[in-house]
Amino acid sequence: MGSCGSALPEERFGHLVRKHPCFSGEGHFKFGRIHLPVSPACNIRCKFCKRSFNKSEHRPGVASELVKPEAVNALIEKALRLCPELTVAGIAGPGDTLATPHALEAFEQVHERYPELINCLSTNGLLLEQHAERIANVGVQTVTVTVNGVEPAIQEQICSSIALDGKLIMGRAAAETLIRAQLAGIRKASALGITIKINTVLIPGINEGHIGEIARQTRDAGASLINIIPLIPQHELSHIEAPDCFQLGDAREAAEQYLPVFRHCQQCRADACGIPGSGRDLASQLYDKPVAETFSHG
Ligand SMILES: C[S@@+](CC[C@H](N)C(=O)[O-])C[C@H]1O[C@@H](n2cnc3c(N)ncnc32)[C@H](O)[C@@H]1O
Ligand code: SF4
Repeated sequence: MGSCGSALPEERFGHLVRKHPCFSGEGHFKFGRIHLPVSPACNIRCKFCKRSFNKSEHRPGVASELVKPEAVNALIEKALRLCPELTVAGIAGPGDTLATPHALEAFEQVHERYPELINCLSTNGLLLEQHAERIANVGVQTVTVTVNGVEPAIQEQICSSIALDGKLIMGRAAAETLIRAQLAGIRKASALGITIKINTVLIPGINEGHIGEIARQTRDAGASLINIIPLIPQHELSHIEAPDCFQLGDAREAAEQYLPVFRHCQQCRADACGIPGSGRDLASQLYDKPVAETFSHG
């Protein structure tokens, strides 16, 4: 694939992405999504990730409670009453969707009862190749893969270890294995007809000069869209400042040489519900207990 991939995703996958608020700028203000917080654990260790169960923080990796796969359809039924514009049932953690079986079990149930919904999952990609066929079979049409580096020397500064086949792999070897798995997973999932978006966390001083290369290699593997998300400084990377607007603009420009860039991400919680572009979240009405109502990242 040698040409510049900057055609808007709407032009290439219009029927699907136009109705997905996290893949389409147009859809972001019109359609809703529910994030089902069913996946508690993770199989890699990103240095910026701090998962938590609470009602007050507005960021990825946070939910008010863990939901069991058998409870998701009741939640969707309630969500559809609150937000009839709902087109997407997504799973984005709080941990990794493929590290435990819960997400695929949940999608199986959703697909049976609500086949008209777009099932969508977010993953670090370590197990994407292995599970790609089952992912497609349970109605997942869109996958977001977080790729923060395609050079081991950069990736090892972001991810300290991975757990694979019962083994803990550290440092450079972990980075090499993760990058290989992510690109192979993207290739396989896209060959099965799944639309792939890349999430890249922009980390000043670590991957800021590397964003174009991430976009190039993931495009060549089959990705259709990229979303550059600013680091929320926390955990082992709490000493790094969040990128400013100029750094974010430069990174988006570098990525745009190879892939269309999604610019509306609100870095939502793992239990978000509603139309993201409306600025109003419905999760507090969904879970009976109060959950933070507005977004903090615009
Ligand atoms: C919590 S993860 C869950 C899904 C999956 N495990 C993954 O990594 O894609 C959802 C998204 O939040 C992002 N994220 C987590 N912590 C972050 C932080 N401190 N700053 C910016 N993005 C963050 C991840 O990189 C990922 O794109
Ligand atoms: S893969 Fe996702 S859930 Fe796992 S540590 Fe990284 S950001 Fe957190």
